[in-house]
Amino acid sequence: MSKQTKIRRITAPEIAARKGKEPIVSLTSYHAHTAAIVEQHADFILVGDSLGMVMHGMENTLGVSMELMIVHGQAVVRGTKRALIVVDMPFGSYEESPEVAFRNAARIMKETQCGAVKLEGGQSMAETIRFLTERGIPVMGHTGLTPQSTHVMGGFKTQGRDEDTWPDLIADAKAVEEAGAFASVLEGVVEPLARKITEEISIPTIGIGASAACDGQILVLEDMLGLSDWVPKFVKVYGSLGPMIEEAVRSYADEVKSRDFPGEDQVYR
Ligand SMILES: Nc1nc(=O)c2c([nH]1)NC[C@@H]1CN(c3ccc(C(=O)N[C@@H](CCC(=O)O)C(=O)O)cc3)CN21
Ligand SMILES: CC(C)C(=O)C(=O)O
Ligand SMILES: [Mg+2]
Repeated sequence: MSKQTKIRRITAPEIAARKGKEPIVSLTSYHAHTAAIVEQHADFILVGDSLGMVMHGMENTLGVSMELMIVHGQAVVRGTKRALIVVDMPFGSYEESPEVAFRNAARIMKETQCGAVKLEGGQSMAETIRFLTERGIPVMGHTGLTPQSTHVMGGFKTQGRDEDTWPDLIADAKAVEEAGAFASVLEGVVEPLARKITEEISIPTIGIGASAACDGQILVLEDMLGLSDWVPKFVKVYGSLGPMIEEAVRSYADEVKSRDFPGEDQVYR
């Protein structure tokens, strides 16, 4: 009888222990097939609420529902074996109280079998982060530019340009750490502030638009693949899937019209 070794997933504490060691590699993914590719090279995969904008054409992330996060979270967990899967808590599912946050985070974990959740906010969410982590839910924080607060911030604005705002942004990151988060996304902050925060907190900072000073990096997969029409300045485009898809679709359309497709190989005789 052959003994099958079960591939074990990377855990939240293993991500936390990477601080000061090799940089943590992460990308978003919303589907089973892309997640399977991404996990070959990434430590964790985020099922981000950016899926509302990237996959569903929304203008911001506020319209994303629990159901949408769960459906995509399930797809990504099914498609992967090794990476830690982190699912974003959508706007409105956690801010009201620690109890509401626990109910929704537990539902996400039960229904998707993901390994952790992520929520936006620093000092204001510290009590909630503690409430969840003390009850068995690993939490990833997210401070700096927090897209769910776009209407309060007045848009997706880089944070920390004015040094007077640093103490509050540093306090946010520290509050997340002290509340028991295992890592924290640091989005859209100027490099010297990202460096300072990374030095001052004991959990890994996962940067997006926050310089190479962070302990790890994350990008939206579609952005780095060249599938997005527009990308923020912090994105490096590593692929050109958009033009590749267009080229393939054009060839197909041409061959349908010329009746070259289906050809001999695609016909049942
Ligand atoms: N496709 C996609 N990629 C992302 O990185 C992303 C999403 N969607 N949705 C959720 C949030 C929103 N994000 C954004 C969106 C826009 C800017 C932006 O317009 N940045 C300006 C800088 C403005 C300033 O400096 O104040 C830029 O020009 O890059 C930044 C982050 C990051 N996240
Ligand atoms: C950009 C990352 C950090 C995110 O929160 C998302 O994809 O929703
Ligand atoms: Mg998000």
